[in-house]
Amino acid sequence: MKVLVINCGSSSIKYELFDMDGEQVLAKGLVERIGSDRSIVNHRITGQEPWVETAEILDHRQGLNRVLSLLVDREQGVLKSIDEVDAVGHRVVHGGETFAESVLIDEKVIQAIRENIDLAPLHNPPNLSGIDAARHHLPHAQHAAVFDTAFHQTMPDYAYMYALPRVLYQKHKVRRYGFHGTSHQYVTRRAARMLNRSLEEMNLISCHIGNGASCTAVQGGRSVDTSMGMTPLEGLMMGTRSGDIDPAIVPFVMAKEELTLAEVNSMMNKHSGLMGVSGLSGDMREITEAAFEGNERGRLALEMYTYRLRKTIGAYAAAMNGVDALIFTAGVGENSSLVREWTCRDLTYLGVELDPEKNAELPEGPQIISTPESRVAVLVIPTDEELMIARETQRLAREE
Ligand SMILES: Nc1ncnc2c1ncn2[C@@H]1O[C@H](COP(=O)(O)OP(=O)(O)O)[C@@H](O)[C@H]1O
Ligand SMILES: CC(=O)OP(=O)(O)O
Ligand SMILES: [Mg+2]
Repeated sequence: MKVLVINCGSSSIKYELFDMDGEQVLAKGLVERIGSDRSIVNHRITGQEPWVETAEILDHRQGLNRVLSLLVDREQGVLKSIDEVDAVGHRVVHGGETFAESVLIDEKVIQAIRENIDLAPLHNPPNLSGIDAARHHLPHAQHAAVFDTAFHQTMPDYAYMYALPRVLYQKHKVRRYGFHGTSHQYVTRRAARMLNRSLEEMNLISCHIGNGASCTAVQGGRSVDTSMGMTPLEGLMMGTRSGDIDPAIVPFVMAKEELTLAEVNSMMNKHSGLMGVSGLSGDMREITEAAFEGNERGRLALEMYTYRLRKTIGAYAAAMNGVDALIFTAGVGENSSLVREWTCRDLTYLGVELDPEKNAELPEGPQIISTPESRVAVLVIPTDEELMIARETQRLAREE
């Protein structure tokens, strides 16, 4: 079975084509700056050099059209006909309370995703455009939606409710949902296999730290708490997002700086986090470099980032009455030995003991970076949200 995975962001499309016999990636790529006359298409057939073009791509439908024509291109393609794609898996960020699992897409599902737009105004509309375009171009294929929020639907009410008037939950579904669920589920399953233990008997803490960052407590294979909330703004400090702040700051700053709602939202989502504190960049590589060159604000950003992550890990160890393993994943988690080291620095009370050499010299693929004596295993596991989406899509398509 051939499965195409599509992740439509506000101005981008990420895609990956799998042959599920052997779970091989045939090709993958990224279309960036959709909506401009200088969109960039970066396409790569497995085992070959990437192929890049600049083109005018005005919307997701046009972008997907380009992707599909590349997949069947005589030189850049890997398929003879687009009809070889049996199923398409779509990443959908917000499934609200409607979806605790992935589903095959029909009109009702589309309507439900639309109803959740209010909860994720930045994410769900591009996701819907992607679904619409893909169904138009691939009418014969089955389409599945895989939700970032689904894995967290197992959280108990005392973890997902806010201490706000209950009417806000009843009327507007104001509650915590959590995100990156596909990734947290993937790495925690993988961790259990690496440690040769059953998920059922383990308390795991998974740190997905990339551009967006979230930490999840997974007990017996189920998400019991997670740091993102109603939107992906809550919780940890991120590349450009503030994470937790005193909510009273919002009206205060709006009044003092005469900001509109849109402006204060943009401030917290796009100009805060590493970017806001350092004034330099939202990219951890640049922050680390600056900190090492003696830049004080770079050091502060790094110190805050790891301190807040460490506090969240402590909170989740408390929530589960202990932790067996700690997992680092996503762009920062997989690549920054410094962030892992600083985060684990004062977790010795929990029994975390990092092996400095293993942490620093990481070979490819999943690794254990704690010492054999460490009471808590520490793992680095490259996440693979696309593979998870492809597996879910295959499972649903087969059941049909
Ligand atoms: N070698 C590295 N060292 C430190 N941070 C890195 C490194 N490589 C990537 N990153 C960080 O990973 C981030 C991207 O993470 P990723 O999980 O790919 O994000 P997303 O999927 O949300 O776009 C970058 O912003 C950068 O900060
Ligand atoms: C939900 C979310 O924050 O996603 P990302 O990390 O891809 O921005
Ligand atoms: Mg990501």
